[in-house]
Formats: sequence, C-alpha cells, structure tokens
Amino acid sequence: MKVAVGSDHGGLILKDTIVKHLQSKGYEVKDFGTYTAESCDYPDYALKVSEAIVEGDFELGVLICGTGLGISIAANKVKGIIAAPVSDTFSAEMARKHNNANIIALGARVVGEGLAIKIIDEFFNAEFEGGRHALRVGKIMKIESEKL
Ligand SMILES: O=C(CO)[C@H](O)[C@H](O)[C@H](O)COP(=O)(O)O
Repeated sequence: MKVAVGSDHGGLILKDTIVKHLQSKGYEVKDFGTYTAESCDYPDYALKVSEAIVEGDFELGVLICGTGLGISIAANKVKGIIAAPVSDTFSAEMARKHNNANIIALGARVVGEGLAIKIIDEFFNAEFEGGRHALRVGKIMKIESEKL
C-alpha cells in the first residue's frame, strides 16, 4: 500500500518516526514535508497529502501537527478526504472501520511516540466494514457534494 505523510514543524520529529515505522512494516511511504524545523503553515502540507490521495496516487495518509487539529481541519476541506484527528487506539481503529477515514491526523504535542505508533498500527490494521457505515459515510459525502 502507498501512504502519503506530511507535517508542519510541530510534527516533524514524530513524522520521521512514523515514516520509518511504516516502512519497516512494508508500506511504500512518500514524505511530503516539511523537511526542516523552520516554522511553516500546516494547511500547505494538509493540501499536498490530501491532493495526492484524491488523485489516486496514495491510498491512505498520515498528517501531523502540534495538536492534529489544524492539519485535519484543512485536509477535510478537500473533497474526498475524511481526516480523523486521533489520540487513542480505539478511535484509530474506528476511524477506519466505521468512518472510512483515508487520513489519520496526530498531534505531536498531544501523544508520545509509543502511543503514536500504536495508534498508527490500529489504523492501518483496520478495514472499513461497509454496510450501515457505508450508508452513513455516503451521507457525509452527500453533504460535501451539495454544500454551499
Ligand atoms: O497544532 C497545530 C494546528 O492545530 C499546528 O502545529 C500549529 O503549528 C500550532 O498550533 C502552532 O504552532 P507554533 O509552533 O506555535 O507556530
């Protein structure tokens, strides 16, 4: 599976850890930046990763900022993206199984490295269950396509 990863400066160090972890699990990972600790703007990296996913080049994405909030809010503005900001393993699993999230967002100032890796594993090991959840996610997509 091909995975797109991005962060702002707040998520830089955790991003590197997660890239290495995903690669060690056999995923093909592209790091869309940021590549330095210089202050930058999380919407720029949310957009790069989100576009790569909706264009079909990557199946899933990981976005990291200080809280996971700004970067997921920005990603969710891109049509076709369901970005879930997650700080626990149960939500990580449900984000795939029930919400069909195609991006998981983490806060590097919220979760430690060990928990972040467990969260990533839960997300990537889970599969969308479809059924009633597909109906509900379809309603989300309808809101998106009909929004003013
Ligand atoms: O958490 C974030 C947005 O929700 C981002 O990491 C921002 O960069 C953060 O809020 C502010 O970070 P800064 O290092 O104080 O610029």
